[in-house]
Amino acid sequence: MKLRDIGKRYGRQTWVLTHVQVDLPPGELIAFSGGNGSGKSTLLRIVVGVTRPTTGRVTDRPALIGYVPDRFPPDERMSALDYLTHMGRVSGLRGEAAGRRAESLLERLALVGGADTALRALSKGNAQKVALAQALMVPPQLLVLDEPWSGLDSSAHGVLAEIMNEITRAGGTLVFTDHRESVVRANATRIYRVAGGSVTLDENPTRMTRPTETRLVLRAPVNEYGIPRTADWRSCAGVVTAHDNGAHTTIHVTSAYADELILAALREGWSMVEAGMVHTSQVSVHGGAS
Ligand SMILES: Nc1ncnc2c1ncn2[C@@H]1O[C@H](COP(=O)(O)OP(=O)(O)OP(=O)(O)O)[C@@H](O)[C@H]1O
Repeated sequence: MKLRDIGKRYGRQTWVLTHVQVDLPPGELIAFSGGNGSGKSTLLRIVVGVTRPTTGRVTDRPALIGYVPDRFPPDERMSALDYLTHMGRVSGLRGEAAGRRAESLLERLALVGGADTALRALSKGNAQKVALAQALMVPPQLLVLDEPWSGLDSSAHGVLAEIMNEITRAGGTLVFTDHRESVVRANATRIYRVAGGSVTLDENPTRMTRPTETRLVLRAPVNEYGIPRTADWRSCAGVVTAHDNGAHTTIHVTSAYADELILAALREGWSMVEAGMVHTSQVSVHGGAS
């Protein structure tokens, strides 16, 4: 997908964006990084197609798009589950399949308070989870996330990282915004800087390929009967996968979170057997949550 010579002004106000040239290739995680009011959300809305650019054109926009906007949810009495089921049906799923998909996504994202909570009663983090689930009801070819980490707790960070990876591994395109440089550098394979109405490609992103993961092999501490302890690694920030073979636990963690995880593991008495970088090539979300 490409944005060519895009300009945007709201009414007769000053131009928010001018002469924007952006490439959004499949398989990449693309960040728009910039300060408040720089035009990131405007750019995402143009990418998704809910805002029309004043000048320029968007080409090769995929048909299946998931979008998590900066403001959600609607002030509705409808429950999270009913809303998602409705959204799934709007996207072409049958009622029963939509309900199942909604339930499994909410379970995966650990919506605390339950699927029957009214949208308007959701906390900020839980509203963000419903917004994310809404965008995944049908596995998208293009997933667009406006500040997706805002309000999420650390366990949901891990699930979000997992979902982002699954989308791009399946050949989808992922576009997100965040104002924190560390988050952008840890997650993006391509970074566009948005400032003063211009959008420029950062020629030196830290991650030249897909999001790097670190593979850790840990040995559990044993109790007084020699029985190894267990831990819920998948709920830790940045953890993509965790497998326990009895003797060792192998964890894939988004590299930005690896130091934090290692420190926590050592503090809890786990021993490090092995650590190394992986460039991921397995796992699939597509249908994984259905
Ligand atoms: N619907 C609108 N009507 C008029 N002006 C708007 C509209 N939406 C955005 N703007 C203006 O466009 C500019 C860019 O806003 P935008 O929300 O795209 O920036 P942003 O980079 O996402 O900001 P933030 O990081 O604060 O969310 C701002 O000056 C904003 O006031």
